[in-house]
Amino acid sequence: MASLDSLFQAAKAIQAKAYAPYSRFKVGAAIVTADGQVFTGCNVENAAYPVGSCAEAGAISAMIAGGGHRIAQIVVMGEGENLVTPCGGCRQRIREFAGPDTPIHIAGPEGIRRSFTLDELLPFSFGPDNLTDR
Ligand SMILES: O=c1ccn([C@H]2C[C@H](O)[C@@H](CO)O2)c(=O)[nH]1
Ligand SMILES: [Zn+2]
Repeated sequence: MASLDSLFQAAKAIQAKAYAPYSRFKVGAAIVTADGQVFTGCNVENAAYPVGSCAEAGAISAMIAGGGHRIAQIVVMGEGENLVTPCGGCRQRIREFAGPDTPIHIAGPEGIRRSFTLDELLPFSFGPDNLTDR
């Protein structure tokens, strides 16, 4: 199983590859699945601003393309002194593949700054169960 430090290092490495010429705000995300596979993503901006995508979305795409289904833990690394927590859309994207207790670690270049559960960041959430429990 990948250690939290190796997941942090993976997030840091992918953050450096972000394509963020407009915001100049690079973000990296690294997911480890229950079976220990690591998938990463970075934000990819676009001259048509709304078309840009978040780091978390990239990491989730990589996970699905790589055969992963379940997020065990995720590290998100942004820039600056503030906590860079996933945007609302990405909280919902994570929700699809994680449980309420899944850790979401928010990092800066020096290390993990704070860890949340998904339920803390997205309480009373809507998910796949809402569509199946009918
Ligand atoms: O959790 C976050 C927050 C922001 N961004 C990206 C989107 C945009 O490219 C830039 C500035 O918002 O950072 C992410 O990738 N993930
Ligand atoms: Zn987002």
